[in-house]
Amino acid sequence: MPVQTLDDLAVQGTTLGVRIDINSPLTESGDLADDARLRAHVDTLSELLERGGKVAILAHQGRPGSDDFASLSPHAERLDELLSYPVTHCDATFSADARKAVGNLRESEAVVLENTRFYSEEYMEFPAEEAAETHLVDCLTPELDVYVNDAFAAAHRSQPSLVGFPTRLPGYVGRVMESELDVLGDIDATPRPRVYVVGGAKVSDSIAVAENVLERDLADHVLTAGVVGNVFLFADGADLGDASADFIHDQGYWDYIDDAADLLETYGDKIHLPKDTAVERDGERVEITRSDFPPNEDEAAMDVGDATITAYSKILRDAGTVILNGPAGVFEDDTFADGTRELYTEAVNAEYSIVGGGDTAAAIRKFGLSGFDHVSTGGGACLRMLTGDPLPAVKALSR
Ligand SMILES: Nc1ncnc2c1ncn2[C@@H]1O[C@H](COP(=O)(O)OP(=O)(O)O)[C@@H](O)[C@H]1O
Ligand SMILES: O=C(OP(=O)(O)O)[C@H](O)COP(=O)(O)O
Repeated sequence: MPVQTLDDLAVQGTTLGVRIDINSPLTESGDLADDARLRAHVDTLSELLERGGKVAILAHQGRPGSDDFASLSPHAERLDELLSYPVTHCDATFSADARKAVGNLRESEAVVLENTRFYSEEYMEFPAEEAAETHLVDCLTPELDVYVNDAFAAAHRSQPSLVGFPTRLPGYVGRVMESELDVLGDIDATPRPRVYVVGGAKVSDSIAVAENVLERDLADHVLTAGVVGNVFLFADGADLGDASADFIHDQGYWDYIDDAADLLETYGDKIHLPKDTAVERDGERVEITRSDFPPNEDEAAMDVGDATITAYSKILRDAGTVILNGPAGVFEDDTFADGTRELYTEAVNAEYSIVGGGDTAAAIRKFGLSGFDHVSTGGGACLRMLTGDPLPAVKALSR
């Protein structure tokens, strides 16, 4: 689907609505705990400001009801520090005050409009044509000449600020979006053998990714780990014990065991399962091999063990391409970080490596790893692209 990039845009003197994704973890006092997502957009924003644009920034923070549902004031302050152009904050999104702030912008100035999700329609999903008629889009459109979407991490949401503007204004992708689409949209050109590592806790998404890439013959190996690996173990008839079964039930993923079993039946030769697991016993990490399952009833499977790490590492070492999403265990707890650290370290050495996901990126930072060819800014959006489904925000920009 061809989209227009910033190379196709005459920026000087135009007022641009620029949707970015700076949804970030916050400290208890409401400050930014991590500015990685802000830094990711520096290139796009600097370029637009350097080229004489008047930039109205649209973004969200958190979800209604969550602790991190907050003002974008700290984000604006941080962007002002990161960019060599003035960035202010407006505590309105599309009211008369917001429109005035946008209308008063001079060339090479930016304003961060308030959290789009403070407005209820923004937390609903609409087809693009309906999103174009929402209050936010309707009120702001007359103030804007152009719409730029750089919010790859939110591009799987069909919300007004993401899909509504391009039917009313010329639409372009920013540099983050452009690079994500280039890399993730061209997986079938990457070297083989191609190894997918599906870990983490988004079981339904990960099963959809595995199914899609196996069906399309994109994957030579699928290595399962994390909660996803545990679901596949149950699907293969292994008894991982009551604690892990309860966890999978509570997360609403029990029904996916049947889907995992169907995949194993069709593509069993390409799907790899953990050979062992790590549990906590008397405050210590204890590894249990599959032949000794189940663990005691209160012992949940929290990480893959050494035998799995060895087997998976060998496959990763021979990989042409590694595409990795999700940690192999509860890496936040050092006791259960081994699988994630070891497998990620091995993945860096692949000829070509792509990683995606918010927690995956956090794990990479925790272990101080560098050298991946592409670290996606998106979690859900990255997974959606890997399933082959079009992203609504990209579809809305496509001509
Ligand atoms: N065996 C496990 N049991 C419980 N939680 C796990 C396990 N393995 C991984 N996790 C959790 O999965 C979460 C990350 O999963 P996910 O959100 O799918 O990753 P990402 O954000 O990278 O897409 C982490 O919080 C991690 O603690
Ligand atoms: O953090 C985000 O997605 P991610 O957790 O999948 O990386 C995006 O900002 C989208 O947020 P949402 O999942 O509340 O729509």
